[in-house]
Amino acid sequence: MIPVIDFSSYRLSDVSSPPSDEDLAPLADEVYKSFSEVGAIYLKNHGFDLSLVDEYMKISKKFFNLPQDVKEKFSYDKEAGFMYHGYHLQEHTSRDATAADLKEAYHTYPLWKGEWPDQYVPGFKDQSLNIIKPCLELNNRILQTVALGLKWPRDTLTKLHSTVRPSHNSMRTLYYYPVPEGYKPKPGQSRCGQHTDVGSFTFIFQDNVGGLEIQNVSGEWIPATPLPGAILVIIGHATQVWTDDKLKATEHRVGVPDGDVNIAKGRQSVIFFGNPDNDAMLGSIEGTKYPASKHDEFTADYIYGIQK
Ligand SMILES: O=C(O)CCC(=O)C(=O)O
Ligand SMILES: [Fe+2]
Repeated sequence: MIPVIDFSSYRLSDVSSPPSDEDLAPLADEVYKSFSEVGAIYLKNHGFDLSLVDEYMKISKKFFNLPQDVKEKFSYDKEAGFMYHGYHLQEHTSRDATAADLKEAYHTYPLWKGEWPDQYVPGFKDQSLNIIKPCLELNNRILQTVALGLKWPRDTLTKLHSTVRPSHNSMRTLYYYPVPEGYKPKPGQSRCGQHTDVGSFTFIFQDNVGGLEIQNVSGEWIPATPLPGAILVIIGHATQVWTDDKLKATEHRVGVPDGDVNIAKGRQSVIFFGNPDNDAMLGSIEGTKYPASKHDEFTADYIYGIQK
């Protein structure tokens, strides 16, 4: 079971006086314990306006319903300096996959200076930016609670996330198109292959179709069933490195629905990838397991690995 954590003591709101380290200690201990014992958490009472996500899913669907040649006008540009803003089809999210995932996606970077598809889908850019803002703030709060849970100074991780310097802070809207009944997936093919994410924490917002699974700390695959009103938070590679494996990057995947009522249904999800600055130190913070490098060196290699 993925623990459900009541985040009200650090919920998003315009509180004029932020809670002290002591105020946050119970929440910090619970967040850290749940991440270390299970590998993922659901946050409730987070203060995040989820209607923004519903709206973005609607806008995204308009994009995914466009003719293929129009969508491909916005295909991501491999030369764009490691940013992979744009439309993605034919991804191999699992490094070992021999067949492309059954999905399409639009990845967005708030610092992107190029095109957005607003001429076809009005509001796409603003809605994407509207969501990423509170996501960045929520990631900030999670980073603080995790640092406190580790008995580190509260800003240990947030100071690696300026959010204004170049980074892979980004969002992705995904459409898992309906799998035709009777479709025989190619060997190893899925909606989204098994992988871990590269950054600090990932937030997963999903519709009610389901299919996402995470591997818990004991190595069992468990369903990450959509929980209305809650945000699923999983751990990224950078956090694993900083914490010397005390928190492990969460393996996750979305299988092909099989013989299920949802087989003919499309699935939508919106994902926020919280990331440190590209030039932030990626290495053990306390221990010695991971020598210091720069976050972007790892990310660049990883991204090119899955865009075969
Ligand atoms: O669609 C999902 O629920 C997961 C997608 C995912 O893991 C990713 O885009 O990195
Ligand atoms: Fe992922």
